[in-house]
This record gives sequence, C-alpha cells and structure tokens, in this order.
Amino acid sequence: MVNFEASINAIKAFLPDKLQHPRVGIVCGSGLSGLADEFKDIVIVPYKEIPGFASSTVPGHKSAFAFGLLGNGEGVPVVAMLGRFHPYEGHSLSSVVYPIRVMAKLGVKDIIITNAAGSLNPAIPVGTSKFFVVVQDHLALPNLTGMNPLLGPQTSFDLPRFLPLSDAYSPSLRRLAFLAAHRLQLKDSALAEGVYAWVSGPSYETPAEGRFLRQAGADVVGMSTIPEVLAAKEEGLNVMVLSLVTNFVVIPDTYRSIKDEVKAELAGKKVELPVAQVVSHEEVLTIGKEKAGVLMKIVENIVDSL
Ligand SMILES: O=P(O)(O)O[C@H]1O[C@H](CO)[C@@H](O)[C@H]1O
Ligand SMILES: Nc1nc2[nH]cnc2c(=O)[nH]1
Repeated sequence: MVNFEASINAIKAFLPDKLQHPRVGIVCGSGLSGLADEFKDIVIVPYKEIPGFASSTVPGHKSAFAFGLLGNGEGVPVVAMLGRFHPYEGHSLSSVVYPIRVMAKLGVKDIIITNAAGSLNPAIPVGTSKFFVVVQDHLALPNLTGMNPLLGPQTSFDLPRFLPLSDAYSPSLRRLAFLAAHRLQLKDSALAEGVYAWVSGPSYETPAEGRFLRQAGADVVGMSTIPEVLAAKEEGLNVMVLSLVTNFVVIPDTYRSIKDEVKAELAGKKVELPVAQVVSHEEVLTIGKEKAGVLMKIVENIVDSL
C-alpha cells in the first residue's frame, strides 16, 4: 500500500534545510551513477531507509538517492536516483515508478531520465562521436499490450485518468540539451535525436526483433525509462530523456543461410559457420563509466540554464 507521507518524512529526516525541496530530479541509468559526483553538499539516502521503496538488484545500479546542489553559484537543489528499478527484476510497475512520484511530491519540477540503450539505427553508431540520444518520442509495445504503470486505481484523483502523451518529451528541455552540447563544444554529431523503444527484457533482442523495432520507427532500445516517463508526466513534471548508446543491436539485412553452407560443405568446400556479435551487460557498464563524465556536464549545463 502506498504511503507517500511515510516515505517523504523518512527522506526529509536526512536532509538539511537547503536540500529539502529539490527542483530537478535525475535518474541514473546503468553504469551512470557517477552523474552525482559533481553534487555539492551531497547527502545519500539509502532506499532501505525509505518505507515503500524496493531495492535495485542490477549491477551498475546503487540502491540510494543522492541529494545535493548542482551548477554554478549557490547551485540548484537536485535529487538523483543512483539506481532504478526494472520490471524484469520482479518489481511491480507501481514500485518501479514509486520513486518518481516521491520526487514529484518533494518538489521536483523537471526530471532528466538517463539510460543505457542499444542502437537500432545505423546513423547512430557506437564508439564514435555520436553517443547520446535526446529522446523525442517512444514506442512502448508493453504499454500497448497491457503492461502500463498507470493501469489500476489512481494514486490521486487530482491526476488525469487519461494521460495524453503527444507532448511527453519537453521541447524546452530538449532545446536546453542541444544548447548545452554547443556550450560544451561537443561535436555537432555528439547528440542525436530519436525514438526509444521500451521492451521488458531481461533478454536482449534477437536480430528479427531488432529489425522489427527499427522498421516500426525506433532508433534505440532499452528495458527501462518509459514507466518513469508516464508517472512523471502524470505527476505534471517536465520530462527529458537522454540515452547513452552502449552497443549495436545486430540487424542483418539478410541471414547467412546455413542450408547453403551445408550444400557447399557437401560439395567439398571448407565452410566456417557465422559467429554472431553478442552484447553483454559488462560492455554496457564499461561504456557507461567511460561516458558518465560527459553526460554529467550536459546535465549540469541544463540545470544551470533552467
Ligand atoms: O535502462 P538502464 O537501466 O540504463 O539499463 C539498460 O541496461 C540493462 C541491460 O544491459 C537494462 O536494464 C537496460 O534497460
Ligand atoms: N533491450 C536492450 N537494452 C539495452 N540496454 C543497453 N543495451 C541494450 C540493448 O541492446 N537492448
């Protein structure tokens, strides 16, 4: 049973006056908890100390909030989830989005949600300058087929029952992201724009699934974020999502035929069976750690210009 008051009281007991009302919320994706390294006057609040909170079980996700001041001058009070919850861990969708609702009730107005994602778009390669995607829209097959965090009784009758999503990703925050990249003198190609596909995971995509999502219009794919976006929008927050592209999803135009290989083998030719490229969470975390610093600078710059 949700009890926002108990959660909020437990959190506030950790915080000095200047951090009691965070203005900006940040969600750190896989390997990206280093985003909080620049916070001044940081206070860590472990999830286990907060009634109603689950704990994160995924490597690269810490089970704690970091509160602090970010940006120039006195700094803006902010809160970061150093780890998030995913439905594939066994958490209910309402537990997955509970921290987002708590951040809204603490006073957060703008939320910057980050994630690690696989690229479905050959124009968004990995390991080159183009490594972040500002999400402009999403494709959530789970939402369309009954796995929607807003299903069920509402947490408040003040919230809209039928949430419009045609404006899910704040144009003004997205503008700030591109201006931040310019100010930081990142290459023009460092920030792409694209559509994020949400899948439940925890298995990565088969080549056919990758091709399907690409043909359906997605640029990157991941196993998180969208439930958080829906809850944040329902709570009335301005939402921005930044994806760090950590790997390519293999999408062959054609499959190499094993049947043909066997025919060649039977005809006396030496054949080598194809070895597919495979993605691993270790690879995802390595890229996350490598790029967390740049992402932090973008986030800090955005916070400065709010
Ligand atoms: O979306 P985040 O939490 O950044 O993590 C991404 O990385 C993990 C897979 O490597 C999945 O959880 C996927 O969603
Ligand atoms: N579903 C999915 N999630 C990811 N997270 C990081 N990379 C990937 C990927 O390739 N697929």
